[in-house]
Amino acid sequence: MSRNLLILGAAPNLSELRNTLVRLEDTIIFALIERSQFKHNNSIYKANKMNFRDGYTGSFLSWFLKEVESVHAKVRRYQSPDEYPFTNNLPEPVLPPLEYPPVLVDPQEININDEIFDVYVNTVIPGITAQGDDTNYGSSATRDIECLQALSRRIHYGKFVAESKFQDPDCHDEYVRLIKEKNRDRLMELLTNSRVEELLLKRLKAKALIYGQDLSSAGLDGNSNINDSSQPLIGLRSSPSDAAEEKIKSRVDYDLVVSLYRDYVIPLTKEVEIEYLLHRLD
Ligand SMILES: C=C(O[C@@H]1C=C(C(=O)O)C=C[C@H]1O)C(=O)O
Repeated sequence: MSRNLLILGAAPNLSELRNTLVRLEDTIIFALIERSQFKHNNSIYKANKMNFRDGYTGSFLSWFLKEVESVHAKVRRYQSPDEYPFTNNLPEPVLPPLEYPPVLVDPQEININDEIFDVYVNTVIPGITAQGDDTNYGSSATRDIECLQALSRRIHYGKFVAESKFQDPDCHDEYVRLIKEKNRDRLMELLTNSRVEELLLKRLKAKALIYGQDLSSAGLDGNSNINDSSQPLIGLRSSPSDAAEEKIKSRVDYDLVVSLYRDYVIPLTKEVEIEYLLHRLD
């Protein structure tokens, strides 16, 4: 078998990978809804705002992330090829290593979590939270970490998608040629599937509208007078009309969720795909 097809494991199935990305949409939307319960609490993102006994001078969120990822590293979370930490110099696992099927060829161990963190703190948080400080620092940071971990997993899944495309017999030779030429632009064209992206953004808006609905307006929240049978239970809107969208009091700004994916999640995923491919033949 030629080196170019030096395949360590079976080609990841692109359709199955895309289904995983669809499921991660739900995880990300619900994580954003959970974080949006709390105010911006801007101080948790600023360095030197909290006095840490260990002399740490970073932000509260960075400190909390370091603590959480240190524990997760000890139970070998980051030995999994689909998990990437935000923190450097984590402790070694206390558990013996697991043997994962060698699917990826990732000599650079690509990790763009610094970019993801910056986008999340500087763009996403101001967009999904009300201004102000409600002192819920631990709760806010807990939700932030859930959002960051879900976004990181989703974006770094680009490695598996890129490997699947690289192994596609119909495109393999073209990928090898473009990688050897280091032709980023043509690689981007070849790996881009505009139809998938278009459908994703439409699906995302529908999900954000439905998941984010405040059902009290439909008499379906936990406080509704369930003994009042005269009130018809209004079914969950499955495909709200444009007119209805203005009326749905959404717990999450669906335009922000769509723009998050359009302007950041998809481009960052393709950045991972490109970087992975450019080093695939190292
Ligand atoms: C993930 C893929 O690669 C690219 C990135 C996409 C994304 O981030 O959602 C969608 C389509 C492609 O342009 C894919 O082909 O499914």
